[in-house]
Amino acid sequence: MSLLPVFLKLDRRPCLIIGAGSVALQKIPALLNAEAEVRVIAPRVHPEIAALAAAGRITLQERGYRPDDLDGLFLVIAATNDSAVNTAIYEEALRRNLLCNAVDDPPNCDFYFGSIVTRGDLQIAISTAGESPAFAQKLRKEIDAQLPEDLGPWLHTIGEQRGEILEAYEPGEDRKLLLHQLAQRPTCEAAACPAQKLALRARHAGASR
Ligand SMILES: C[C@@]1(CC(=O)O)c2cc3[nH]c(cc4nc(cc5[nH]c(cc(n2)[C@H]1CCC(=O)O)[C@@](C)(CC(=O)O)[C@@H]5CCC(=O)O)C(CC(=O)O)=C4CCC(=O)O)c(CCC(=O)O)c3CC(=O)O
Ligand SMILES: NC(=O)C1=CN([C@@H]2O[C@H](COP(=O)(O)OP(=O)(O)OC[C@H]3O[C@@H](n4cnc5c(N)ncnc54)[C@H](O)[C@@H]3O)[C@@H](O)[C@H]2O)C=CC1
Repeated sequence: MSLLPVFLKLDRRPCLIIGAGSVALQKIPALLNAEAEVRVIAPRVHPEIAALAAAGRITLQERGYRPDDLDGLFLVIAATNDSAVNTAIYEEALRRNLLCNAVDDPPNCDFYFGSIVTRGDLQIAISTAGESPAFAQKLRKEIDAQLPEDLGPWLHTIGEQRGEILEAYEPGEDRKLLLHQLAQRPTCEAAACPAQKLALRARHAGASR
């Protein structure tokens, strides 16, 4: 089965994580970054999740899962250590046409998490559709080493310039050409690229021997 790759806007969308251990904790930053309204339900709570609740970043209910917890949600993540509970959550989500990810449990997932390289608003998401998460992780590290560290701020600047061009020029070939020119930049420049930095350091180390 081929998966649909999308980038979701989650602001004002209630997203529930059931389970509050280390696996649940790993999922929270990505949801908060996408401005989701994050809810967590579990009887036993990781201290860092309790701290996020105390700081008002998420809402937390310290009890076991109930089917009506899925009322009114946009998506749900099943991250308990009880596979029967994760399966029950997926079945209930399916009944409600609600998107569900049961962590590390492909039959109980409508969507998988990707391996992500980030530079500001640039996100490169890698999926192997469950064939090899280890390969997704390896590829992430390789791409991360190749991309300039300052790509995020640079992208933000050209985003602003693109806005100005869109306002100043009528749609058409001239405008398109300008936008393509704006986007030109070597992807791995010496000073800013982690891989280039490592290579330079290795060369210096060799020279001083
Ligand atoms: C289907 C999927 C469902 C989902 O959870 O969304 C799923 C399923 C499973 N993962 C397992 C194992 C591992 N998962 C990782 C790591 C990641 N796994 C992630 C996603 C996904 N994992 C979805 C598919 C993504 C895809 O394939 O593209 C990443 C990308 C994102 C994230 O988790 O946020 C994150 C990388 C983050 C990064 O970039 O570093 C590592 C690496 C490590 O831990 O060192 C290992 C050990 C090595 C290995 O197994 O390859 C197991 C067996 C568990 C067991 O042994 O019982 C299953 C279950 C099964 O395969 O049946
Ligand atoms: N910790 C890890 O690195 C990895 C864990 N896993 C698997 O992911 C699952 C979760 O892992 P952890 O977060 O480490 O486990 P954990 O034991 O730290 O947390 C489990 C959480 O599930 C909650 N829970 C249990 N029954 C519940 C119910 N009926 N309703 C609501 N919440 C309930 C517990 O209260 C607890 O908050 C486990 O099945 C584990 O085998 C898989 C890969 C890696």
